Amino acid sequence: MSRKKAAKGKASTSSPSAGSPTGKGAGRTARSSPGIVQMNGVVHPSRPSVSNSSEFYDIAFKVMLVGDSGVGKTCLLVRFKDGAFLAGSFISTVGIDFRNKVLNIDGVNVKLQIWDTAGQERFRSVTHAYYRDAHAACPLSSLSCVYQAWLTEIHGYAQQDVVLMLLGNKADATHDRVVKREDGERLEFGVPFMETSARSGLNAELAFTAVAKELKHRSIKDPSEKFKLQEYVNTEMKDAGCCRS
Ligand SMILES: Nc1nc2c(ncn2[C@@H]2O[C@H](COP(=O)(O)OP(=O)(O)OP(=O)(O)O)[C@@H](O)[C@H]2O)c(=O)[nH]1
Repeated sequence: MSRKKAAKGKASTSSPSAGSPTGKGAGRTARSSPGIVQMNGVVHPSRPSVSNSSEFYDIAFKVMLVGDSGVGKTCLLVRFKDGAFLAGSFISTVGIDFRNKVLNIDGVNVKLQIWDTAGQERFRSVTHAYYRDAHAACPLSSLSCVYQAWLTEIHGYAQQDVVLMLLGNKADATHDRVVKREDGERLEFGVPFMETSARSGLNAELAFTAVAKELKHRSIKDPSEKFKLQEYVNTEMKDAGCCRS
C-alpha cells in the first residue's frame, strides 16, 4: 500500500467543502489527483508523496466532535493532537475547525481528520452540513440525558453506518461531572462510552485510537479480523488500571 502525505489542519468556518480531505475541500484535491481511490467515501491514496514519513497515511477518515458549548471538545482535540491542555479563558468555537492526526493502527497509517464543531445553538445549521460525509461522530457531554438529543441529531444528518462513541469528558472534575463510568456503561443507547479528561489527558489517546481501529476494521473488511469497539475500550482501560492518557 503506498502512502499519501496528510494535509495540515487549518481552521474553517465556511462550508463542508472548505478543506476536508474526506469531504469536498482537500478531498477535491485528492479526488482530482491521479492514483487516489475513493471506496465507500474512504480515501485510499495510491501514490506516494515525498515528505516526512510520519505524515504519510494509507486511509483517511472524518470524525466529528459534537456536544453542547463548554463540554470540552476543543480542549480534548488539542490534548489528543498536541498533548497539552488548553488552559486560560474559555473561547467558544465559531462555526467549525479541524485538525489532522495520523495514527499507526496495526501497521496501517490511519489519518483522522477531526472536526471540532461549535456547541452554540446558533451554529447548529453549520454543523448539520458536515455530518453527511462523517465516518464517525463522538458526542461529548457531562450529562447523560444530553446524549440522546445528540444521537438523534446525528441520526438525522449522518450516514446510517456512522461510527459512534459517547465521551464523558471532564472526568477529572468530579464535582462537575454527572456521567460516571458506571452510568455511561449502563446507558441504553447501545453505543460505546468512555470517560475522558482533556485536563489530565485521561483516555484522550485511547478514545481516538479506538475510533480509528473501528474505522480501519470496517474499511478493510477482513472477515478473519474480529474487532468490537466497546470490548477493546474495556480491555484497554482494564489493562491500564482503568484509565490512561
Ligand atoms: N476540568 C476540566 N475542564 C475542562 C476539560 N475540558 C475542557 N475544560 C474546560 O471547559 C471549558 C470549555 O472547553 P472547550 O474545549 O472550549 O469547550 P467546547 O466544547 O469546545 O465549547 P464550544 O467551542 O463553545 O462548543 C474551558 O474552560 C476548558 O478549560 C476537562 O477535561 N476538565
